Amino acid sequence: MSTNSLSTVIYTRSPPSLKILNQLLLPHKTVYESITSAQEGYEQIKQMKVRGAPAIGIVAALSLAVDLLLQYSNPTCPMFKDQESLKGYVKSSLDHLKSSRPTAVNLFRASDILWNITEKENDVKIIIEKIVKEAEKMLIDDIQDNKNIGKFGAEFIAKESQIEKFSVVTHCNTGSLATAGYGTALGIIRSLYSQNKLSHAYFTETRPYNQGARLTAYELIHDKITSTLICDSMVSALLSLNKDNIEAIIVGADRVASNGDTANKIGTYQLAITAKYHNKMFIVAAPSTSIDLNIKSGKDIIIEERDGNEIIYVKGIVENELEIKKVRLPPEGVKVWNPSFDVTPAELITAIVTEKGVFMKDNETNEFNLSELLK
Ligand SMILES: CSC[C@@H](O)[C@@H](O)C(=O)COP(=O)(O)O
Repeated sequence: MSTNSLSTVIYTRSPPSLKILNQLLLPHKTVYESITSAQEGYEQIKQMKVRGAPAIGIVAALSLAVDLLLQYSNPTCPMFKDQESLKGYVKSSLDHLKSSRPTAVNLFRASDILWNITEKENDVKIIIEKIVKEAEKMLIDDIQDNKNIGKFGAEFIAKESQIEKFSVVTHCNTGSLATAGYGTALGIIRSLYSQNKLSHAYFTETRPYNQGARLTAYELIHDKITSTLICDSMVSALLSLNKDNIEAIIVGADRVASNGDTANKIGTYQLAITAKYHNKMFIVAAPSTSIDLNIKSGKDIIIEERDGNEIIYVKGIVENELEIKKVRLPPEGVKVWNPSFDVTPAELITAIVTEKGVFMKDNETNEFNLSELLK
């Protein structure tokens, strides 16, 4: 097992190249795969070789950027014949990319930004240049946004908890692997750790895809952060025992509605309920690119349902063998339901931490007014 790389995306403009770390193989194998077209970007996102709301938006944008850069060097390519052919290609590529995963808003937002640029310009070379620049900007901005989320979130939790050192619980993978780098909820944990305020980070396996057991474990071990893996079903027991001064549960987000209702990895909602019951903070950490001001509440969020085989089979390395194996758990004929996300109502959320600051609820409505707060 190699735990030496935390870069989800490796990109260069010249020569045009985009590589992603295949997260289906982590933590057992570190394999980077090339993406040379928007079609390949779609496939990698759909198969979850790359995942995490910010990361899929960025990879979608960069896959179109490298596609255009690589094909532009071929003067006979029909899509560069005139601006209408290019616009048609950009539109169909973005529509296709958007159809890969429905819940995380970052993918839709990235796509809208690239389409708005394309629509306004009338020169083939300028359209390509602007798409490439904007996709590169998304990659750069995300890391800085995450550093700010880490800083604001750590300050807020430390201030509210009023003890010098405390522990936190997290769910899914929200770190460097889910973003352009550093991470959102895991960014706050990194920031607390670097300020010597963190006693311990508990993290859930995150069934069925095991983003916690495979990916968060990989990142926390890489950074040598004192941490313990637990099953998704153990969090209430952990909080009830009052172990290690746990002060907060910190999670990421795939889409936050304007009232603060938050779609995140399946299992998040039950964590928010148990946090409330045990009087712990429940913190959502997300860049503003994960906030969807076009929807009023979580009722409007489309929840992705994935292949039931993700529940039926577990994957891993059998001792002393090099190949990753799939093992069936339930008997043949079993019925499964596999929603990938759930929606946590705003009333259960203590604060939403973005790169712009920490947002709190309106006392009267018990909801967040994010359109106002983001102005
Ligand atoms: C910074 S990542 C935040 C969320 O995207 C994360 O918690 C999550 O739910 C990821 O889901 P995934 O299905 O692995 O793409």
